[in-house]
Amino acid sequence: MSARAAALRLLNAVLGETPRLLSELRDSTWLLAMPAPERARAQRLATDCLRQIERCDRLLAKHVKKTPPLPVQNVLRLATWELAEGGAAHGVVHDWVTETSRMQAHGHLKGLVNAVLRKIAAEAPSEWPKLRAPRLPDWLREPLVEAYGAPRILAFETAHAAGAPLDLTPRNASQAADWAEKLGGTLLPTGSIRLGSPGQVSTLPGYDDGAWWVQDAAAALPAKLLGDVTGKSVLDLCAAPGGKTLQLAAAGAKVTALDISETRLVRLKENLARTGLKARLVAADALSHEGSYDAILLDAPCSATGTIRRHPDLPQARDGAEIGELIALQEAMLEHALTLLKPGGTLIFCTCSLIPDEGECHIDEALDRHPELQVVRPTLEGVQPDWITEEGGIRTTPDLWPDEGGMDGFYMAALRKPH
Ligand SMILES: C[S@@+](CC[C@H](N)C(=O)[O-])C[C@H]1O[C@@H](n2cnc3c(N)ncnc32)[C@H](O)[C@@H]1O
Repeated sequence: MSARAAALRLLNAVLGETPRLLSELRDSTWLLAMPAPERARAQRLATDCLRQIERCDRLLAKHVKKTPPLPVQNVLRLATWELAEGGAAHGVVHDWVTETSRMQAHGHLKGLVNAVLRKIAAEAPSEWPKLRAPRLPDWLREPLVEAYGAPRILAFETAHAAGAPLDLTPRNASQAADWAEKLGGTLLPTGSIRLGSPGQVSTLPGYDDGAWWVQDAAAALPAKLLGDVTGKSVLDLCAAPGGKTLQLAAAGAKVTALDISETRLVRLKENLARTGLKARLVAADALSHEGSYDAILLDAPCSATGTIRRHPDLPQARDGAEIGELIALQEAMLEHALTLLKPGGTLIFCTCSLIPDEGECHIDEALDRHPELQVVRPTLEGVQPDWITEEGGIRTTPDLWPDEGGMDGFYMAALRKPH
């Protein structure tokens, strides 16, 4: 299968009647059967097109009177993105017309595809830059506007449209500057390394030895909130694929890494093997785990709306229907985690969500239920005072560090149990 045909299949699945996330499709047999570079090209093409889908549709709207069947509509979107990105018009149009002609049910629409794409090829260079950054769908835009105000949401949308650079967490913080130089990256104020155009990650120096791992700069903060964990028993309660487990193990903690998903734990195991770090792995439901720990990191399952820069399929494939259940699960997990924490211990609660109900509100409510708990106000290097929230957590959003390339949306707070 060609990269374009595979990108089309991915887009059809994300935008189909039963929408799928690209991450759910990653291990599809048909995709894994492709040579790695072609597979990567297909995934990049589908991801980039989804990131710009509203711009593609706006450009196409002038030339398509009646919406064609979804697979043909997606051909037009993918080709429009390629043309907007500067793809050679003749090749792009030819290949997508050929792709259309192969469709059993829609091959007869190849003439339409040809005619529309010729017009798009002519106008994309001048019209594309005038199009606004794609808007979030209403199910997400409305609660975010309420929480942050409309101007900030425009800034979030601009950041989403720009995509994300690749951030690495160095295994040894004292070698961060050396690795940044070796990899041609930038050392960020919080200690992560940022790469502009990394190419294939697994071929970079230091990958095989586990000198660093891929982790967004914002996602690297929650584990650091625990401070010195040397020799402490730390429970990483929703651990897979393990970015935070690696940080805690590298910092000298005795880590128990628990996750409900056996498949995702396999990835955690591979990450531990690559880095030579150690953790006790437990496949279980966090809500039924028993034990007593010096510190706990709860990176609860959430809407993942803080990661849209890297996962632009999410607002398309989801409609927010599951958020209520997630909020209830997060609260139950937080309550149970507190029972596993030793007196004097610290619990980090975090989610990669932009929605305050999945972040700040949980801490406010936990403090109401347990007035004896204390929020430990963060003093992390590189964390700006205006990221610190009223109740003493950290709120990051995609529009922060606009000149450096943004960061994921995250919420985190440290709760201390009294002795
Ligand atoms: C946000 S991800 C964790 C990311 C991870 N902490 C990291 O840094 O790589 C949330 C995880 O929660 C796990 N999960 C969901 N429900 C769970 C449950 N009831 N018990 C334990 N783990 C659960 C999911 O399998 C998923 O791996």
